[in-house]
Amino acid sequence: MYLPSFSLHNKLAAVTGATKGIGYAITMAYAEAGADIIVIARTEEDVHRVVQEVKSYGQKGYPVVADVKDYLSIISQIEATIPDESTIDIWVNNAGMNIRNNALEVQDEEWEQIVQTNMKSAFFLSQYAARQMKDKQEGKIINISSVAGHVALRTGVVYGMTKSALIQMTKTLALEWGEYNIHVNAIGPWYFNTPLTEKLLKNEEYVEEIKSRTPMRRIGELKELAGTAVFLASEASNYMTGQTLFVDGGMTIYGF
Ligand SMILES: NC(=O)C1=CN([C@@H]2O[C@H](COP(=O)(O)OP(=O)(O)OC[C@H]3O[C@@H](n4cnc5c(N)ncnc54)[C@H](OP(=O)(O)O)[C@@H]3O)[C@@H](O)[C@H]2O)C=CC1
Ligand SMILES: C[C@H](O)[C@@H]1OC(=O)[C@H](O)[C@@H]1O
Repeated sequence: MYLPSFSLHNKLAAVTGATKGIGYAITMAYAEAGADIIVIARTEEDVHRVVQEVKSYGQKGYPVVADVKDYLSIISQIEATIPDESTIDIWVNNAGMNIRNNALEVQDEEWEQIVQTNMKSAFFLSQYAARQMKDKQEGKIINISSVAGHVALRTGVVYGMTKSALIQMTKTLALEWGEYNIHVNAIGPWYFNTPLTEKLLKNEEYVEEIKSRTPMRRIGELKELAGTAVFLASEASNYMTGQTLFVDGGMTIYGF
């Protein structure tokens, strides 16, 4: 009676950056929880591989091969691919990138790449998803931010700005869309082993420094993040919106 369902059966989820790292872990967890998935990324063979993996769970998988910066292409591919009667229940803005640079050296071109990929795409794709969620008076939007959006990291000021922006976007969209029963939340990961961080995490000294700033003294496992994403996509989080859940081994609360 008090245990909500964490099932995503009969739900259609869209995940940007669904073929590697955090997005792939979320995609697989969602498929295992019963969702059909729109698999979005730039590399065609990876997208089709992951669609097949989604289907191996007995769920439908829909390929969308595009760069999130070209969000209109994503929208038109979705409109052409999913059945007319289907609408999106869950949208995960996961795709993101970083060009690690000192503030004094940042160039305009880097700024544009990071801002368009991490921030602009997340807003306009959320807007697209919310228009159909509003019609059916329900939906879940999950933004993958970062601890870098909450505390200062030396891994790039522009990246941190975009991740902060996602946290603020989460709050404001939650405010505007709450009356439509659209829940907008974010996840703020600390380091996880993915292609984005692979090179960094090969440096043992750097990993020791990460652990020294992490109360749990270890780097997270991707399934420990996927669990939070399932919670935020399921009815278990139906009275939660505008929040950012830091999945960080305690890093953001570590003062001294
Ligand atoms: N890993 C970590 O420690 C942390 C990651 N994050 C955030 O989590 C998210 C995922 O990170 P992570 O899994 O590490 O990233 P990865 O680079 O490991 O994977 C990124 C995924 O997104 C896709 N992708 C990358 N750029 C684009 C693009 N422009 N358009 C469409 N798809 C794209 C990639 O596929 P393809 O190249 O084929 O497009 C791949 O599927 C990011 O937003 C990142 O900022 C936050 C905190 C920590
Ligand atoms: C924790 C950060 O988000 C992490 O820092 C980096 O260098 C990578 O860009 C990751 O996103």
